[in-house]
Amino acid sequence: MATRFGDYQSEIYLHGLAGTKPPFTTDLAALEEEAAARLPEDGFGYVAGGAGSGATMRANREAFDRWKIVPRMLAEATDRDLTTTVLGDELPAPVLLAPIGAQTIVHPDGELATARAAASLGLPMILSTVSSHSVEAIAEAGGSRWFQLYWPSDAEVCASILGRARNAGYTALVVTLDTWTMGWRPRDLDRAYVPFLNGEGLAIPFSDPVFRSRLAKSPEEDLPAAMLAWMSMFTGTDFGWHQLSLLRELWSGPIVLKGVQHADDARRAVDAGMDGIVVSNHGGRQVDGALAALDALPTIAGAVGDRIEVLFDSGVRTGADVIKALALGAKAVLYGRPYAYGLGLAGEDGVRHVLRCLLAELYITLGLAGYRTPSELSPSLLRRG
Ligand SMILES: Cc1cc2nc3c(=O)[nH]c(=O)nc-3n(C[C@H](O)[C@H](O)[C@H](O)COP(=O)(O)O)c2cc1C
Ligand SMILES: CCCCCCC(=O)C(=O)O
Repeated sequence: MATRFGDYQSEIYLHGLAGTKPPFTTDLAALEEEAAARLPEDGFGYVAGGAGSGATMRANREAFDRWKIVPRMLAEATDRDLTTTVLGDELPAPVLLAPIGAQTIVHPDGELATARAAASLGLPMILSTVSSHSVEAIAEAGGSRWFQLYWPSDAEVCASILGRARNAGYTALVVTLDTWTMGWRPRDLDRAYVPFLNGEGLAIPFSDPVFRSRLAKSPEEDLPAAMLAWMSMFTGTDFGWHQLSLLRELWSGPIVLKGVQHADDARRAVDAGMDGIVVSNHGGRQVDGALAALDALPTIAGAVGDRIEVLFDSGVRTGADVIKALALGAKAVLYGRPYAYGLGLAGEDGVRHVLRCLLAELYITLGLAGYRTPSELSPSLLRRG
């Protein structure tokens, strides 16, 4: 049954009558400012930062701002339904939670809080390989879950982690291709800060029997050595397209490639028998000067048609942004930094508040633009302006 996400608006107004305000802003475009003022510098800086001068991070937003929605009137859009089927999963809305690593840097509950909030709304969470909690611990939070792979160079460690994810009920695998080494990130470099050096984001390998078998001493006995062992293998640096078949042998469910920015790479994903792609530049955290992800989307969507599921991230902030990405060819979006800010500001409730704001804004804006369902959206509803 379709969910009336717009109800969050009336709920907030009614609570207001009783003297209660939302936990923090409902203006998702302004959330980063509130997080900047209230979160510790290291955690906030790591989440907010981008590669190099930040040009691509800014371009991601500017690309959304260049597209304008042209609303239609008397379109009988009262009765909306955001339900969307992605890779066989029926989602209540075309939104998934993007993989974000080491979430305890912004809140002690980290990914556990995120998983609970996502589950309470029925949205799939994509758990990062560099998570602060194990695949099994997150599975206990319930809800629909996908697993994001940073593809280890040690094939047996890779097989072990994927086996655990599969046994713990993760349905789809998202293989991130754009981050086989960390981009040049001045905001972190200036503070000589990266979460993993503080031991955060290492729960999955540290709880993995095969990874542990590679160590002379356990992580509990010699943390620096265990960290270094993981750093040296956690993304292989010389994989090629032909090796995707290795992952296919290890994973029987759908496989999605994340970080596709060129139509030829999207076609190669189809040829390699992949089930989906995420058009993404990793939120501008990898190649400074790379094109805005939204600008890459229409060409890529056109190149692959319906041969593969096209998902999108990088720069999505508001409900209107979701509409624009869907109109330009995405089936669904991955939502990133904003929920991490919500987590930092108010834990599980903060993530839920951010997601409910996004879904309510999407639901309301879709109707006011004159549309009932995501499948009705096409480029014709947008103008460059
Ligand atoms: C703090 C942080 C950590 C991230 N960690 C991962 C990760 O572990 N795996 C991954 O595939 N993407 C990771 N990403 C990228 C996101 O999945 C997503 O592509 C990006 O946040 C989209 O940009 P946006 O948040 O500006 O919309 C991370 C992003 C941020 C901000
Ligand atoms: C080798 C790069 C590790 C990055 C891990 C987290 C991430 O994806 C991000 O910070 O962005």
